Amino acid sequence: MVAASSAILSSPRAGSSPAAARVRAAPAPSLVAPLPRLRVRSAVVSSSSPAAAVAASEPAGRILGAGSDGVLWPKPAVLVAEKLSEAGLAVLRQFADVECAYGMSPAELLAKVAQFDALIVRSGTKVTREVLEASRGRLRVVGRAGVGIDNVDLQAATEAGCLVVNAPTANTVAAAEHGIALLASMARNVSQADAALKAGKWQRSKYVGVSLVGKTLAVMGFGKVGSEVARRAKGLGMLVIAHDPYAPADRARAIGAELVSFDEAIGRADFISLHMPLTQATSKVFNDESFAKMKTGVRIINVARGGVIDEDALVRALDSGKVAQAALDVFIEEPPAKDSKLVLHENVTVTPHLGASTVEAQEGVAIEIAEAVVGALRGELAATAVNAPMVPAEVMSELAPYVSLAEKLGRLAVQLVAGESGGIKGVKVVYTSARDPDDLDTRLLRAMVTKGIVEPVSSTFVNLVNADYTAKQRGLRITEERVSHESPAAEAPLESIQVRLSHVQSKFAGAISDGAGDIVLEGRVKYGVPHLTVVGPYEVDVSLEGNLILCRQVDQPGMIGKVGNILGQRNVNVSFMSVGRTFRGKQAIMAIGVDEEPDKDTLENIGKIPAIEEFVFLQL
Ligand SMILES: NC(=O)c1ccc[n+]([C@@H]2O[C@H](COP(=O)([O-])OP(=O)(O)OC[C@H]3O[C@@H](n4cnc5c(N)ncnc54)[C@H](O)[C@@H]3O)[C@@H](O)[C@H]2O)c1
Ligand SMILES: O=C(O)[C@H](O)COP(=O)(O)O
Repeated sequence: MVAASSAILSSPRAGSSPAAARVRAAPAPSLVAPLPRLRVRSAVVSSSSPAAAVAASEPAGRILGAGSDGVLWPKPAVLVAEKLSEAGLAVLRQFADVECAYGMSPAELLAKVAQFDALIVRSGTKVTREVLEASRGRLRVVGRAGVGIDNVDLQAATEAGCLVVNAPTANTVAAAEHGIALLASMARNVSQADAALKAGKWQRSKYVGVSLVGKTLAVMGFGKVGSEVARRAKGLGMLVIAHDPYAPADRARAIGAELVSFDEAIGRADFISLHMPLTQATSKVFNDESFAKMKTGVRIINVARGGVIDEDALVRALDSGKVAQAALDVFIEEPPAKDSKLVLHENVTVTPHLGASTVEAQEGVAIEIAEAVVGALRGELAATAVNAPMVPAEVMSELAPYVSLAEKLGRLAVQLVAGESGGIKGVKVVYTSARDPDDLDTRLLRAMVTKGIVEPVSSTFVNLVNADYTAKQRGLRITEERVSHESPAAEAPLESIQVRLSHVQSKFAGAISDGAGDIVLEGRVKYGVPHLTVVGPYEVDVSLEGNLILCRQVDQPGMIGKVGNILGQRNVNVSFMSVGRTFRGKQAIMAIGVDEEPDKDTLENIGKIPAIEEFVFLQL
């Protein structure tokens, strides 16, 4: 890096002092695409506000909301496709236009979805790739009011940049209680005896049950529901063993359950209760082979997902007596066929996917999902994001100005590439920081560099959800490097961010670093505002707001005045100007921040100044 004189010729303007700049710090980064600012007539802002004045000039349309800054945004539209409790709907209605369309057919959903920013479902609606494609990019959040997301095509959502959030905790106890209810009623033939008595049959000897106390229960999947089932089963005097390849042993120990292998669990158990998610690995994991390894007369409870059992194999095992009884809340196909052998089997107790269906759980789930969806639509961090890395809220707010810097550096860098941006293959992002490497999560920054590089040259919108996927799709290899900064006391998470596009031709030769032939831009955050501080081998200092003109010239007196004059004559306001040079009298570059976009003539006139060797206009 060449030391450079860096004169900041900033006319003092409102908000450009350090203190004011702090106040204007970059807004919190959006996890999903920001709501487009819209100008419409009906506005929920004071009629004397500038926003209302703007709104009044537009045709009647969608009701707007207003942020605390008075800026208008279109009120988002949320489609609720399955029954959601009133408490959750009330949370949604405070922020969005809400349409409840329960019981839609797949075709009706396809026809409707493009009118909505968010879709809320339970387990009964399949959010397929087709649904995401039919939304034509408008759907930014899918909220699953419950735990299981096997009815949402996560890959398709990720590719579409659509965030998927769920409500993973509010129905845990309800599901566990339902598991225990099924366990007890199956063991004592409650539903069969009930049906018989209602049919006028008093059959006391036929419905002799089995006791639970002292029996071994295998809990398959020791997560939230599984561990609550284990806790309750211990209270019933059962011996609890569990299988879960990912569960921490201390959690099992604390509850008094022994973690064992799959084969040991199913081989030792008198009762087997299923609590794992439906994944490729768990699909039909209970099949002829695994039933064969179980004790004869074993009893099975499933409140997880129907697909973890091969249902035909279960019917065979029930018919042979290998499995004495099964109690099922979930099925491969829901609702199951009316003539399903499994459902009609006399040793099977069934409920129609009622695990989460208590008043309390449904209220909790509705509020949990409504808050997650509203937060995501606001661009806030979704703690229950399923297809995006979770960045804690405090990290998010600390990184906010660096996120903006990362995006702007990417945006500037891609505009410096000559010809097609398709030529960009390698992008290196170098973070200089005094922080411990474990203390700096750069996924968000990397995502925003990708956004900056991809969005100006494509119609793809990029966010934290789809950034890595988009980069991969475009053959963009993004590598990251951490450089330690010797200032352990520094409070800022980062000293600087450098974006380096390797081996590309630039339309502005001054942006090419000396050695490797890379376009190099570097920036830092000053008083909460992103600044460009390095262009190729030159040090500059220009606040990244508005637009930017870069000029390379022979270092000589009067250049700033000449360019400033041309811009001033055309009413283009210069916000910042900074000069960096290699050696006195040799080459220098001017980085000029401008509020307006200069017209073609103005730019041509700058180019005609004899000492100017090249210039480029860049939009931020
Ligand atoms: N019937 C209902 O209404 C109802 C209600 C709530 C939850 N559920 C279902 O119950 C299941 C569990 O929910 P949860 O909230 O406890 O989820 P969870 O993520 O807290 O727990 C799932 C556990 O399964 C484990 N697991 C993953 N793969 C496994 C494998 N191959 N073998 C054994 N264990 C494995 C995980 O490590 C995890 O600990 C989910 O399928 C959920 O959809 C159903
Ligand atoms: O995964 C879940 O949360 C349960 O299966 C509940 O599903 P539901 O919301 O359709 O009742």
